[in-house]
Amino acid sequence: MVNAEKERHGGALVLEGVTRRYGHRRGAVQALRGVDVALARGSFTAVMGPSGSGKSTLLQCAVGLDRPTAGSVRIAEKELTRMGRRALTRLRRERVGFVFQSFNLLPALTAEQNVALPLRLAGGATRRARDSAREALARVGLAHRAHRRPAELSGGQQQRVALARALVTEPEVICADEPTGALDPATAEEVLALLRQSVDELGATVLMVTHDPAAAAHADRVLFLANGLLVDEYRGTAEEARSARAGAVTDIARRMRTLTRTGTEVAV
Ligand SMILES: Nc1ncnc2c1ncn2[C@@H]1O[C@H](COP(=O)(O)OP(=O)(O)OP(=O)(O)O)[C@@H](O)[C@H]1O
Repeated sequence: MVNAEKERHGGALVLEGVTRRYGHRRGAVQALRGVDVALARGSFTAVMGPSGSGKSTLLQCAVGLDRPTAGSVRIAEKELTRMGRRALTRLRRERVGFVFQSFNLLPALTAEQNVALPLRLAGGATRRARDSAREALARVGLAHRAHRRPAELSGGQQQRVALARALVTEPEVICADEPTGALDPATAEEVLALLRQSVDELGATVLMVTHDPAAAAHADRVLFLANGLLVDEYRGTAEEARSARAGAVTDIARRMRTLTRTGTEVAV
């Protein structure tokens, strides 16, 4: 089987003909216009595109936070578009890890309690959840900060806690929405290296929206969206992605500039 076929059949996440329209008639906006994409297990995919091109909509439809108007979304062979609300909530809790630009940690809980939360919500025993949380915190280099609250941690440390929380359930897909948007470049590099490590060492599957070519260069594949369509794709080798080499950053930035010159929001 060729690669694309393999990804479609064994993919951790498969989107087929995904369309999302907001509003009705004249005021309607076609945010996605039939997107086909399959993410192989243990891969790191970035999504880029001009403002309004549909990146957030794609991410939200991919992980069951929004429902496509048409098309199919499957995570680990499970069709999301036909699921009821409760099943979808459970699938998100068990199969998806989330990392957001604003960290989204609960301020009253310690780092360890924040990381243990998804396991506790899924009904896991306190001690086991705590042990798994400690392990996940150690993985992101924060075992020694387990009892700090978010306000007592730097931005980069908070994002590492969020990453530990995303990893703790060993999800099928990690959905990262501008995970380095609020971080300085050096701290952003640390977080991206950890995301890369999760892919390489734990076999995580990462889907990340970013505006930053330097962040996207850590992915082995970059999808470019314009007007709700996938219009370009960059693929690097895993070796290149591991070092996020300057040539890749330049190539990705050049493709983005081309899109920004031509991509505009379209109302239908
Ligand atoms: N809830 C909504 N109701 C109506 N229109 C929406 C809604 N959400 C998004 N849109 C529209 O859908 C299109 C795609 O939006 P989306 O947020 O996915 O783009 P984006 O690429 O993530 O943009 P940005 O980079 O600015 O965050 C835009 O035209 C946007 O205005």
